[in-house]
Amino acid sequence: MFIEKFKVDSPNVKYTDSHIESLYQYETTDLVHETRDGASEWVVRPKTVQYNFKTDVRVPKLGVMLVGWGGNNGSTLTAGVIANREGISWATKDKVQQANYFGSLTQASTVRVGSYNGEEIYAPFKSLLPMVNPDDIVFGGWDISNMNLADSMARAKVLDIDLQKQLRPYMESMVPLPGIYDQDFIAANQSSRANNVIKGNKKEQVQQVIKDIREFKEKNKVDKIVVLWTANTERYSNVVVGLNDTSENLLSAVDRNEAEISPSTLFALACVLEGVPFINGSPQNTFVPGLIDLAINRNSLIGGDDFKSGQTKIKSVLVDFLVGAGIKPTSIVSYNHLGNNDGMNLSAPQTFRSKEISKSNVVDDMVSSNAILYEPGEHPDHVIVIKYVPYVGDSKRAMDEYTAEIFMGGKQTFVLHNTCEDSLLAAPIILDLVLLAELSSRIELKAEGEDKFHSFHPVATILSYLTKAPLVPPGTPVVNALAKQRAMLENILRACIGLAPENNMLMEYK
Ligand SMILES: NC(=O)c1ccc[n+]([C@@H]2O[C@H](COP(=O)([O-])OP(=O)(O)OC[C@H]3O[C@@H](n4cnc5c(N)ncnc54)[C@H](O)[C@@H]3O)[C@@H](O)[C@H]2O)c1
Ligand SMILES: O=P([O-])([O-])O[C@@H]1[C@@H](O)[C@H](O)[C@@H](O)[C@H](O)[C@@H]1O
Repeated sequence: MFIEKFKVDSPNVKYTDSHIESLYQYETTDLVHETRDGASEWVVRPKTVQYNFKTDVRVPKLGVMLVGWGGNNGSTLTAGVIANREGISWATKDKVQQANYFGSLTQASTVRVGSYNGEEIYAPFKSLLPMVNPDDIVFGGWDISNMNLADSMARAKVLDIDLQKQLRPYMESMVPLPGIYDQDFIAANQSSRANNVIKGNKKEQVQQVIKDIREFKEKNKVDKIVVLWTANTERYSNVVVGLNDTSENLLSAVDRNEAEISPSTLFALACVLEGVPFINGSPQNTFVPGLIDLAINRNSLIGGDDFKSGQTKIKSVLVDFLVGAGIKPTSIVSYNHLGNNDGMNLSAPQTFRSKEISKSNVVDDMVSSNAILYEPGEHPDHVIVIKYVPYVGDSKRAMDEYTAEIFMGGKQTFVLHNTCEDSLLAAPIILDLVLLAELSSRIELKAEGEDKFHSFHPVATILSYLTKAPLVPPGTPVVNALAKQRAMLENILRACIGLAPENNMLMEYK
């Protein structure tokens, strides 16, 4: 059964006009290694830590500024939100299609809230806490191409033509602001697009981005802005002592106009200096140590890296299932055929290398969780191949072969072939990233022993479910397994309204 919304009735939860406050018992463990009677053993001690959560329920008017607004993802997302907001439907060869938010965790998934007369009761994920309605987002952003969003949508060839015709009047007047172009960081094949660029040295470019953010906020009368990079994948930046290893060094390297500071790092820097959340949807190391340092010092939210949209998402389910079932994946070979501009940019070795890194590390946590299957240091062969095939356009092909060892030396091989528009997978993920980043900035918490409420750590691990290579604060475990990432997110939101984590025990029926 489905319920649209609900309220929690508990002595540990208080609803006021401005906040939801909850008192929450976090059940965890302490591990110690002890020696008893000459023998050493691990001892696990359950412990409970009390937390207070305080969520501001006043939902702001949100502005979202996309870097790479005119790209396939940017134009598809903008078009999709307008189509939802305007209630647009269009004719396809199969049926009359209504706009929807399928593929968005916040908008199209549900959470279990309990049982009623023996039936499981589900509510929308978005009903856990007040969130921005995506229909109300004001979009804007930058692109190194000056094409308006209606033409960008046509160039992307993602949406049905009848829908494009209806959307065109809404999108023709949307023109991206000039972007920061540095041909050294993306493929040379992108140069013909770059007709809309911010001039000046790096310091001036950062200042221009800050000015753009302020003007957008003022002009559109939005309360808050989130900036998200959905521009081309860049090559990795070299991390060099004295250049970008600390916040001071990064800032003075920008002052000196040092070449090795990438456009994405400059955008992120502008956002951190302005206290605006910045999310990186591409795989490169935008968040060099100096930038992370600055974001932590200024408590400004950063999150990333690289949208977890298709092949990698399935991998983070399948390998988790196999290793969790006691089956040993030994070889994973993943191919992509891409015909969009992303694919063309990734045909250069340096940009491909960034993607290869983010796609390769995704099984590490699952492999290292099972020393029955894997010796220390042992790892499955994991090969990533991406080929540019113009004919397939945005309709990417993802082909995977998984080989695993099963009982008594047997082998099991799975082969997957997935055909799907890349941008229709990415657009709802972008939406979730900005909605959850905004929501998390309204949550404060305090553990027992702390006297003041504070925000979550500025490196937003709460967004991990949506990214291939989750950015985590130094010294924090990286979790890639999709079910764990979803549970983390859902359970933290449940904690904010005083609900226990979903444990699936169903003791009522045992
Ligand atoms: N679609 C997916 O499923 C998916 C998944 C994970 C990551 N990504 C990443 O998302 C990014 C965007 O994908 P896409 O398909 O929209 O690509 P795209 O090439 O269609 O769009 C990128 C846009 O960024 C613009 N651009 C490039 N450099 C810029 C800069 N410095 N400043 C401003 N604009 C700039 C380009 O002109 C282009 O319009 C890529 O890096 C891709 O790897 C996509
Ligand atoms: O999420 P996922 O399907 O593994 O990853 C995708 C890759 O397969 C594809 O090569 C790339 O162009 C997309 O931008 C995205 O990164």
